[in-house]
Amino acid sequence: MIKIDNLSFSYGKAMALRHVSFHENEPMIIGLWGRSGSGKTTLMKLLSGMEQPNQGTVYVNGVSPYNNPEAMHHVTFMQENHPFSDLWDVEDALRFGSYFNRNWDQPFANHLVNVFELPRNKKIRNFSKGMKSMIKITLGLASKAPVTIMDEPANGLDASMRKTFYDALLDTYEDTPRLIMLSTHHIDEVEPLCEKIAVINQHTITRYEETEKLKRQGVLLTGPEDAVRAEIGTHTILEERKLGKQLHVMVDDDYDNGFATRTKADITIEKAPLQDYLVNLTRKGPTKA
Ligand SMILES: Nc1ncnc2c1ncn2[C@@H]1O[C@H](COP(=O)(O)OP(=O)(O)OP(=O)(O)O)[C@@H](O)[C@H]1O
Repeated sequence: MIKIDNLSFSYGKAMALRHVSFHENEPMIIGLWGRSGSGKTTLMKLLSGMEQPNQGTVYVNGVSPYNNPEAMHHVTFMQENHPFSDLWDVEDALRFGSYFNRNWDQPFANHLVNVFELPRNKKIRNFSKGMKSMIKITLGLASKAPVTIMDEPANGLDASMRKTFYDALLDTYEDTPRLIMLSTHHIDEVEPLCEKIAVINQHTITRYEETEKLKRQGVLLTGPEDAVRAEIGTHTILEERKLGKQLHVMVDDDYDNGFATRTKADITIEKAPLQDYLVNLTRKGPTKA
């Protein structure tokens, strides 16, 4: 469904992606996590044919998307700042959605407009940030495209609408399995929805793993400095902080790799939150304080 090999891309002299390779053949929901400027949006643009690779190849559902009108039947991309016409209301957006997507599901689009309580005849340019996200989610999910890509789809949604989005996403995926990629800065929000997570760091994909496996990574050890140092041995330290006589350290290992059962009287050993693990993993060198 997605096949990227040795992809590099620059905006003029500004390098945005380098030597990215990524393959996924199964329908699934994938989270794309990376820090600001790491290249998430650029990758999504290349997948949807909005940009041409400088090097390497991109195939989506067997089709090379750049400059290829056929690609719009295979991939839908809802951008963060989606360029809706100033003249459009919800009805216009849905009508264009139905023109451009072979698998367009009008009853589902109507359902989403209702559950998001979107005003059908108000101009989209006058929507709030959250409402703009809701219409993008509606178009993205109702497209039922074999590959559906959404850049920061939950931006601006309140807690209730986020839940509505996640429920709709899981329902439609169960009904019509396809490849849905969601980019995010906040992995904890989308992690429960995603079977796999791709991590993009410094312009290339550095990890692509099952969510359950990635969630086990990162171990926190807190206790007297000597005892903690003896315990961490040769592990890679991702974060290190002194709290008085206590040392707090995050190491790069699987929590189930013996840590879960290790008991030490003077040391606390815990699983690190996934977001903290990824932030530390993508820093340049361990943090010390
Ligand atoms: N139109 C552009 N012209 C020049 N450089 C650009 C352009 N768009 C992006 N870049 C650069 O390409 C790199 C990757 O940007 P990109 O928008 O893909 O990152 P991102 O991971 O989506 O960031 P964010 O999470 O902040 O949206 C950054 O260094 C950015 O400055």
